[in-house]
Amino acid sequence: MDRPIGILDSGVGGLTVVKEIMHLLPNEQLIYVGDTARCPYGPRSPQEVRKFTWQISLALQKMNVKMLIIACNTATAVALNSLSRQMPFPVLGVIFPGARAASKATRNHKVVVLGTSGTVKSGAYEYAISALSSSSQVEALACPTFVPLVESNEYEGEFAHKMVQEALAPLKGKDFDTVILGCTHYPLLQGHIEEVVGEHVHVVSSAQETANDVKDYLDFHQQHNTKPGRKEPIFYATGSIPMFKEIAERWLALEHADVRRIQF
Ligand SMILES: N[C@H](CCC(=O)O)C(=O)O
Repeated sequence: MDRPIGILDSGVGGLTVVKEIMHLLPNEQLIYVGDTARCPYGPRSPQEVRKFTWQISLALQKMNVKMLIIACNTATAVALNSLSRQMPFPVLGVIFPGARAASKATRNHKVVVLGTSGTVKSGAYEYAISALSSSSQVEALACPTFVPLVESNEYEGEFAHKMVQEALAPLKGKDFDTVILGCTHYPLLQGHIEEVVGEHVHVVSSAQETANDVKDYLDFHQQHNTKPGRKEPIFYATGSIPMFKEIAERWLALEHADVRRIQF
C-alpha cells in the first residue's frame, strides 16, 4: 500500500523513532508532525495532551496515512486507547515496545523508567511491565529538564552532562540493571545517561522495538509501499522551522530535510 506512515511527537523526540524506521523500511514514505510550539507535553494535563494528540492525528488522517505512530510516551499514555479505537487505521504507541524490550533485557527484574512528569504520573510503564512479567519491580523517575535541553539543540557537551548527572542523582546506590528511555527525546542524551548509570546497566530505547513492530505489521498485512526507491521524509513543525531542520538534518544525517509549517 503506497500511502504514507504518519508519526507524531510534541517536538523533535520522535525523530529517534523516525531514524529507526528509515533504517529498517527505507521504502516507506514518512510524514512527521512535531508540535514544537506547544512542547513540552510532559507538564501538561492529560486532557490537554489528549486534545493536542487528536488534533495532530486528524491532520495526519487528512494526509491519507495508512498507519499512525505516536512517537511520544506522554501522548501514548493518554491518547493511544481512544485513537486506536476510533481511527480507521492502526495506531501504535511507544510504551509497550519499550516495556517489552526492558522485560527481555533485565536479569535482576529491577527496572528504572526515565520519563516526563506526565508519563511518570500515568503509571503506564508499571502497568505494561507488570502485564509482561509480574515479578519485575519498576521505579519511575521524572526528568523534566531533559526535553528543553534537546529542543534547544543543547544535548551535547558538558552542560548537558551535568544536567543528566543531577537528574539521575536519586538513583545512586540502587541495584537496577535496566533503564528505559521512557521519552523519545532521551535517546539524544543516551551517551550521558549511559556514562552516569554505568556500563553494567542496559539502557533501552523503544525506538528500535517500535520500528520492528511497524515492519511486522506491514509484513503481516502485506501493506508495504510497493513503489521502488528510498523515500525522503516530510516533516511538519508548529514552531521554529530552522531549529527543527538543524536537529533533523544532524540526527538523521540528511543533506536537506523538507520541513514545512503546520498550525492548529
Ligand atoms: N517526546 C515525548 C514528550 C516530551 C515532552 O513534550 O514533554 C515523550 O516521549 O514523552
